[in-house]
This record gives sequence, structure tokens and C-alpha cells, in this order.
Amino acid sequence: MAPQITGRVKPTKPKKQVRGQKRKRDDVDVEKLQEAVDQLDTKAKYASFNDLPLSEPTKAGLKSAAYSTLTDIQSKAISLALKGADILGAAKTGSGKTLAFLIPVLENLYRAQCIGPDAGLGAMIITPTRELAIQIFEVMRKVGGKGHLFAAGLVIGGKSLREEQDALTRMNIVVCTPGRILQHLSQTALFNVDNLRMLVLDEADRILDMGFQRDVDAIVDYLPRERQTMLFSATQTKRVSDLARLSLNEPEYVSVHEAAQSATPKTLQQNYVITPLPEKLDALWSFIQSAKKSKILVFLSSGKQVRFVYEAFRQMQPGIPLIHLHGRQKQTARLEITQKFSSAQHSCLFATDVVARGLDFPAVDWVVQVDCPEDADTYIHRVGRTARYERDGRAVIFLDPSEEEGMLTRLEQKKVPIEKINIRTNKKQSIKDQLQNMCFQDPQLKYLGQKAFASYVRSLHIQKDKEIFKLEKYPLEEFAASLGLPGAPRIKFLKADPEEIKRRKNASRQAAVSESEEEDDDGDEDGGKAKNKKNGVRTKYDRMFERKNQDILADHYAKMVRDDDDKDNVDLNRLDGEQEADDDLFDIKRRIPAEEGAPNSDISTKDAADARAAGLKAVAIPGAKDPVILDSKRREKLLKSKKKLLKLKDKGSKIIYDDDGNAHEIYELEDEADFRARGEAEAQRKKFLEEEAERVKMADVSDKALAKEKRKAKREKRKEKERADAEEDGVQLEADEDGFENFKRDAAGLGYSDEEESEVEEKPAKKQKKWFQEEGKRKDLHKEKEIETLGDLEAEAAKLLGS
Ligand SMILES: Nc1ncnc2c1ncn2[C@@H]1O[C@H](COP(=O)(O)OP(=O)(O)OP(=O)(O)O)[C@@H](O)[C@H]1O
Repeated sequence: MAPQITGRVKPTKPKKQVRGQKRKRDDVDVEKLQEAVDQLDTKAKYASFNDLPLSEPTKAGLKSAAYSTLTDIQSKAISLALKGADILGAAKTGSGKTLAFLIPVLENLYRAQCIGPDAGLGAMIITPTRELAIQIFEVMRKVGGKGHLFAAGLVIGGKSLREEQDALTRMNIVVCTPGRILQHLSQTALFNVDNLRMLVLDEADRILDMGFQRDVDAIVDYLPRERQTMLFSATQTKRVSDLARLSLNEPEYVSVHEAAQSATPKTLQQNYVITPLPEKLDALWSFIQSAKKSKILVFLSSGKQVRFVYEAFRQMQPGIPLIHLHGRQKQTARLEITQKFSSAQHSCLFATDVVARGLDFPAVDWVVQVDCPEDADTYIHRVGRTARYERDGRAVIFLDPSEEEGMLTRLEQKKVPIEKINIRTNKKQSIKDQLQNMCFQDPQLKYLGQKAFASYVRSLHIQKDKEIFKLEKYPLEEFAASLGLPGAPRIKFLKADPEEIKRRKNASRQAAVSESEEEDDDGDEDGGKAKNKKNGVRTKYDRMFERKNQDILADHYAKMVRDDDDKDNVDLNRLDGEQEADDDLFDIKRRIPAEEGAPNSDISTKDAADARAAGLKAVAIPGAKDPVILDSKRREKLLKSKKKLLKLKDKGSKIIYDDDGNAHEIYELEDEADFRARGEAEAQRKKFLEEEAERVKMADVSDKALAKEKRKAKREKRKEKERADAEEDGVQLEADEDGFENFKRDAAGLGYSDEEESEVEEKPAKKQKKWFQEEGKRKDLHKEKEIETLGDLEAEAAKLLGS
């Protein structure tokens, strides 16, 4: 198999080797395999992959990926799917549904010999997000890459359409998102799906809901009716209308946990905390503070909230690495972040529901839902990012008192066991004042806060389940204050049907994706304009004025400006207020000569005359060229501030004195005749450059020697201090030395030069010291236990949450 990420489907192995493998594969008795599949008992329970009639390449792939025993859903679904049945697969999050459909895809195409560019597209796997598509593709590469020769690819946007088009025409298996594949189906002339045998919808209920409805219906119209269709999800749809849309043929409903007591993994502990909306950020901050040695996934309801909370918390330095992810980030950034979180040991990821489904981040300790999810299904998927494949995990949701009853009812209906807990009062920290201070000092942060507020309130407005979300019950003024805002921004609600709004939102996102021109990190409604100005520099003021809905925040923004012009008592909501602002723009015109008696009174201009005629006063500023006209109280105030007055004064020019005490400008032109007497200009230039180069070279040598000396002294000093510290703490010096030596060897292994190596030496030592000190400080101050195991870390985090 030669799986490729969009655009490069050429086999990665040399041609000869590929042909040889193909012959070998042809030798395999496909017929025998088919016979075994025909005789397969679909009612039996299979424990090992070896018990199933699978091809050698698949078996080799499973072995090398260390998959040996089947999970329940795999045991039931694979046998049925191998026989070609349409399947509705439902099993808890993290129970191995991916392999339950990937193995049949590889096997059924293999037995049908649907391999190579002439075979055409044999299987299409659709997922709701790009991240999930990439993940599935990676699992397929892991399992199928050990000998299968399929050409497989990802079609998820983020690349040019042309690149994908070339690759698509030769693919046997494609993993894709709905919007992008539909674009190809309608625009790529050579993309032929007539041979398609298998269609898989992962997170099927999500793909079939209104967000993707039109796309999926249109995709299905292109596909042959005779095919095998498989739908998988932890919250499977059984709606007849959905199934009819996909023309499923007597589907087998494979639900391994239907009789189970809970819809969520047994190893998942779930709690909720009643947290009034204005206290949610306090609760989140306090939580993060007591779970710093964990891997935490925090869900918020919109990208704007994610950005604000991330930005604000980052500035407050919580002592744990923070990252953030939302659907409007560039694809490369999204990929980087998911990889970063996957490999992190301790980290906190703020995210929207873009990561709620399907993503298999290893070893997430906590899922925290700051905002209530839109329904119980979303809740189940969010918490499913932890406690995967028999691992332990914990989840906590902050519910506003008005959401409690509605949400608990919904969770109970879905068989979600959840218990109430409280935050220990002594662990609660209020960050409201800090946020207010930060927003006051940083208008960009304040603006993010305003956007976060607006998007959150809008999201409440469009929520479908009014039993949970009652907009009038939320204390919005206090909520705004809790974000650090000086007032609640005014929100304008669209009158459209909430479902329609949601559908449109989804559609526009997909359009953005398919154009492969993702929004920049700004993630605002102003995406279109951002694109127009893509190559230009957009300032925050550009963004501010490009906002579609200028009404939002108008009151508040006015207030902000009013603060500046405090004494003027200008009401910017009034037209004459705007006039005032305009006048300020042209204040240079109104600077006129002073009245008689003032230093510049002899200068008489038309402007001055006009100003005097208008009854305005002018004041002469010592050291300034022009007097200043007092046309507003603000300008009067300005004259009282010495610091501000400096701005009006002439800057002056710098002068140097020679040995005889004569003044000179810093740069003076030499006499031309003298210059010419010294020879040709070009020769002089060359000579000058050579001399300078020599001078720099000499200086460089002595600088380097000096720097080396300094580093040596610093190292000596550090070692001495470490020795002293170690003696004080009773730590064996050898241990430190060992670590130091190891690092040195690593650095050498990476090929650092001597110079670089000595630079590198400094870094770990510095880091080591910092962490050591912090740990020490923590120990001294709080007498806390060192965290080593998951149990320890839960105990640590549980200190915050008391039952
Ligand atoms: N047979 C197996 N043996 C060992 N590990 C497995 C097996 N099957 C799956 N896993 C592991 O279990 C984890 C969860 O699998 P997977 O992502 O397929 O779950 P899922 O049911 O699709 O979850 P979700 O509903 O969240 O999408 C993965 O890390 C995967 O590698």
C-alpha cells in the first residue's frame, strides 16, 4: 500500500520491488480467502485477529502495530462487514471502532483486487473533521502499510484543488471531509466513482445532521447504489429517514453496549460543579492551578472564547503549557497543535468541539467542560477524549444553576452517570480583578473579551434545547465583568431560525475550507475582508472597523473613547460628537500664531485671523515653533502636563565639538577637492571596505575570546552554586554531573560545534535550576507530596474538588 497525503500517490517503493510484491500478492489464494469468509460464523465471538480470515498484509500490519486481541465492536462488526453487510455500528468512545471499519475496507478491496490506478476508487471514508480524517489515515497507514499496495489518500482541503485532483484520479481509498470531496465530485472531471464498493461514515450521526445534510445527500447521489455502507459512532443514529437517505440495504445494527448501564466508559469518573456563569473562569483557573501535572482538555463553546481564555490565561502564566485549537486556525497550525497535545505529558488544551469527536489523544487525564455542550451526545463525545481503551480518566462540567436541571435530565436519558461535587472554598481563586486590569491595559485583549462575550451569548441564543439554555436566566452583566470587561457589550441577534443559522455557519466554514484559504488566527466574521487584504498589513483598527456588525460593542466602544476625551463630555453617539472627533483629526490646521505680545505675534496668517475671529485663545509654548490654540478642554489639559508638552517642543539637533571647541554636525560632508585628491572614488570605496572588513574580523576574534571567557566564568559560578545547593539539600552531586554529561553527549551527537555546544550547555542547567527551585519552593510553602503516578495527580486535582 502506498498511502499518500493528497497529491502524491506514486508508490514509495522502487518499481522493481513493487512489481515483485504484486506477483507475490497475485500468488496469494484470494479465492481461498473468499471461501473462508463465506464460511465465517457471524454469530461467533472472536478473540484474536488470527481467528479471522484476513490477508497476510493485514495480519502483518496488525502485528507490527501490536494489535492482537479484538475489542467487542471489532469482533462483531468485522465478521459481518467481511461478508459485505451494511452496518450501523455503535460502541462507546475509545472502544476501537476505527479498526472495526478499516480492516473490512482493506480486506474487501483486497479480495476484490481493487488495487492500482486502473481499479479506480474502491472505498470512501467520510469524517466530519480534518483532524479525524488525518488520524484515520494514519491508522490505515499503520495497519495497511505493511504490504498492501493500495493507493490511498486524504482529501480534506488545505491544499490546492489541482494538487488533490491529480492524486484523486489514481486513488483506491480516500479519507475525506464532506465539503471537499463534494467539490471534487462536482469539479474534477476525471474523478470516477463508478467502481466504488464501500462507503464509510465515521461519526455518522454528526455527518448526517443538518450541518452536513446537503453535502452528504449530494455526495450519495454521485455514488453507485450497489455498494456496502457502514456507519459508525458512539452515539449512533437509527433514524429511518437518515438510513433511507443512504439507501442502506437491510443494515445490521451492531451495538455492543446497548445493554450496558452507562453510555460512557466504565473507567471514566464524571462530575459536575454548579458554577454560576460569572464564576466559570475563576473555577477554571483554580482547577488548572491544582492540576498542573496533568494533561487537560478544556472545552469552550466558540473559537472566540477559546482565543480569549487562552490569551488571558497565557499572560497570567499558570505554570502549565497552554495551547489552543479551533476551527478557524490554519490547517498547519491545527495539525501542529494536535501533535503537540498528543505528545505532551502535561499540557492544557483549550478547544472547541472541533476536537470533541473521534480524536485519540493519548493519556488525557481530565476533560473539563466550561461551557455546557449543545446536547447529551456532544457531552458523551467530549468526555470520550479521556478514559480510552480501558484507561482511567476524569471529566468535570461546570453548569450554571439555570442549566442544571435540563442538562441532568438529558444526561440521565442517555444513561450518563454523573455526580455533583463542589469546589473547596479554600482552593477557589478569583481572577476577575486581574482580568479587568489586563483588559484595561491591553485593548486587544479587551476586544477579544468582547468578541468572546458576543459569541457566547449568540451561541446561547441559537441553542435548540431551551430546557437547558434559557438566555434570560444568565447574569450577563456579571459575566461581562468576569471577563474583565467594563460593561456588557450590546448584542444584536439575527432573526433567522436557529437551525438555519447553524446550517449556514457550517456551510460557510466548509466553503472556506474548500477554497483552502483558511482564515487567519483572527477567526472573526470578517473572514472575507481578511482575505481581500491578505497581502497587506491589517492593523487591529482595520479589523475593528471591518466588523460586519458595527452595533456590537458600540456603547462600550463609545465609552472607551469617552474615557479618553473625558473632560470634553463628548457623546460619540451624537452626530455633533462625531464632528468633534473630525475636528481633532485636523488640529494642525488650527494651530495659529499667538495673540499680540506672545513670542510669535509678528507672524500673521489667514488661519490666525480666522481663529481669532472665532474667539479662540492661543498659547505660546517655550521651545515650540508654533503656539497652540485652545480649542478643546483636552488641549487645555495637555498644556498642564509637562510630559505631553515635550511632544510639542522642537526636538533639536545633536552637535559634537572638536578639540578646539568648534561645534560640528555629527555627519558633515568633506570638501570635494580634498576627496578627489585622494584618488578614484571606486578605489577609495574598495579600500574603505577592506579596512572595515579587517577591523571587524579583528574585533570578532577578541569578542569571541571575551564571550568564551565569560561563559567559562558563568559555568564555573553555576557549578559552584549547584555544589553549594546540593550540599544544602543533601543531593548527590554525581547525579547532576551525570545528567550534564549525558546532555553534552546528546548535543555532540547532533553535531553542534564547540561554540554551539557551550551555548547549549547553559540551557538545561538554567531550566533544571528553575524547576528545581519551583519544586523546592512549593514543597517548602505547601508541604505538598511529589506527584509521580496518575493516582497522585488525581489526588492532587481532587483536592480542589471535594465531594
Ligand atoms: N484491538 C485493539 N487492541 C489494542 N488497542 C486497540 C484495539 N483497537 C483499538 N485500540 C486502541 O484504542 C484506542 C481507541 O480506538 P478508536 O480511536 O478506534 O476508538 P473509537 O471507538 O473510534 O472512539 P471514538 O468514539 O472516540 O471515535 C486507540 O488508541 C486504539 O489504538
